[in-house]
Amino acid sequence: MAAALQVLPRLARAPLRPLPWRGPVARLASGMALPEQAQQLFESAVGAVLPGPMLHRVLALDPSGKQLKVRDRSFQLRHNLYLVGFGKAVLGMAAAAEELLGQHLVQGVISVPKGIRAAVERAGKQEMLLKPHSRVQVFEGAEDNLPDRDALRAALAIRQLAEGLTADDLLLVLISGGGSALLPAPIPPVTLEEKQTLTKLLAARGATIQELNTIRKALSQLKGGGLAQAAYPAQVVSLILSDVVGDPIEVIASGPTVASAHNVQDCLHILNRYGLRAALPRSVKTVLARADSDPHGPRTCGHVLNVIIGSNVLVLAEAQRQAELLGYRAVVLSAAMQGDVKSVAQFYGLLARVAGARLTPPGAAASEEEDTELHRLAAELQLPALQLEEALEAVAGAQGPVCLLAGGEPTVQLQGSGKGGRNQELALRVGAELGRQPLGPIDVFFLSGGTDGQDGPTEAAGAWVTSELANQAAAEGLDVAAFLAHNDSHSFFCRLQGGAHLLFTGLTGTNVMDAHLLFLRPQ
Ligand SMILES: Nc1ncnc2c1ncn2[C@@H]1O[C@H](COP(=O)(O)OP(=O)(O)OP(=O)(O)O)[C@@H](O)[C@H]1O
Ligand SMILES: O=C(O)[C@H](O)CO
Repeated sequence: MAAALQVLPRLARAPLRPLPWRGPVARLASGMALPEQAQQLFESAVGAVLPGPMLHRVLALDPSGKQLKVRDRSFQLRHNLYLVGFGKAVLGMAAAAEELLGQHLVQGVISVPKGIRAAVERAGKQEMLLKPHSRVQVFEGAEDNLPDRDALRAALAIRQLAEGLTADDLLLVLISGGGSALLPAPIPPVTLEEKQTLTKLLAARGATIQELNTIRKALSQLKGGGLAQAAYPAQVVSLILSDVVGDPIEVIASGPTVASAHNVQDCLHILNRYGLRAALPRSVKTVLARADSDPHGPRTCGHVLNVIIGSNVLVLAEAQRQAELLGYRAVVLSAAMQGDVKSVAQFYGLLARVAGARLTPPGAAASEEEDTELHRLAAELQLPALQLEEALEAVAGAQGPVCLLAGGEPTVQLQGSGKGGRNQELALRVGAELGRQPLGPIDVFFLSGGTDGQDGPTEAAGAWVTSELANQAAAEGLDVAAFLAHNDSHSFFCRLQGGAHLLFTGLTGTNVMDAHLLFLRPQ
């Protein structure tokens, strides 16, 4: 596991790998091969959402040093500032907050992923570390993104700090993705183990993050506005780095500072949908039944300011900028890619065919059926604000290589006991789609990576494929369908060309969902 927690310096590992796709068209003006270039593009785009700069964009001290400005709001500082935080990007956020506001900070507690401090230190990212005698206490926990005893201890320390605050105090809450697992405080009699099991089962059955977090909120003391309630009457400012499509503040890290009425009917529907209602532990039934007749009703959060400080949109904008600098016509399709990974892979497979045909000379056009199927699939996936027409028009007008960019988080329904993550599974499925029919005179390259640097419980951030994947796999006797049937994408990529198609970044210290890069080059 230690290797998984390493934050590697940029591209420290990529150049060490053989680059198997060596055709002249895969080389760009910079002389770098496309796999290497795509990985570098991914990493520098992730660099655009590092927590420190994000925080500085919204927080400032006025010149007197007595007022904290958060966007257009001001808060009095008089040695009354407290800080709590939970999430994969929170160490860097806390370090930036401490740098700016240290002299006003009375006390803080943060809950961050196991091993993150050592990883950040190894990578020499000093700016993401707290000061040696920091007033912020750090808890590390939630290995593999599951709530554990260490995270529970952190949650209780955070609750205690919040409950001790008065109306004169200001609580800064730093929130990022992964926060749900790092802030577990189950409502008794639900136990940590029961919550862990339920979360695992829901995730494995393909529950969306909205569904998962609806259940988490109903069973938690601090989620769904519970933390804000604990901090009342102090003023609360939450700075949120979004890892959910559309940036819904009530869903990110299960909205601990967002008013929420726990709708028991919603919970029961979700539990029904995933076949879990019948087997619920008695404790869960008890808590749900109690919530239904809660005399206090929905939690109110009038004392809270919730601010989104960054999201996947920024990663895509930076990737687009960099791709254009490299000579691509780059278009952002959507920052809201979601849906079942199989459909999302089909979408990219068809997109490569349809866009590829528009890029190559007349006569090579994709069939009308493929065009229709692409649009049907896009409609079925219900991707908000998808720029499909714009992208296809841009491709048709492009005279050279094209890069189509998207971000989001597809869901995987686990069927096997294999090792993988949604990015590696998506890349493998896209590779399989690309191999279904000849693509014409075009090179296609697809990369999918998690911006947090860890794809599922693996050491990789993601993987990349070309239209050669099926041939490459066959040459090594690897049966793509068999690996996919067991959700074993990581094992597949470890074996394919000695792991050359895996994307390694180490923990990045940030977390704004995944990025998908599709490169098309006429031959
Ligand atoms: N063998 C596998 N193959 C494919 N996907 C998997 C596999 N095992 C787990 N996953 C998926 O990995 C996801 C969990 O990954 P991870 O822990 O990186 O979560 P995350 O969504 O990035 O976390 P957060 O949003 O809380 O930061 C789940 O969606 C799960 O379905
Ligand atoms: O922590 C969580 O709930 C997920 O990462 C979504 O924010």
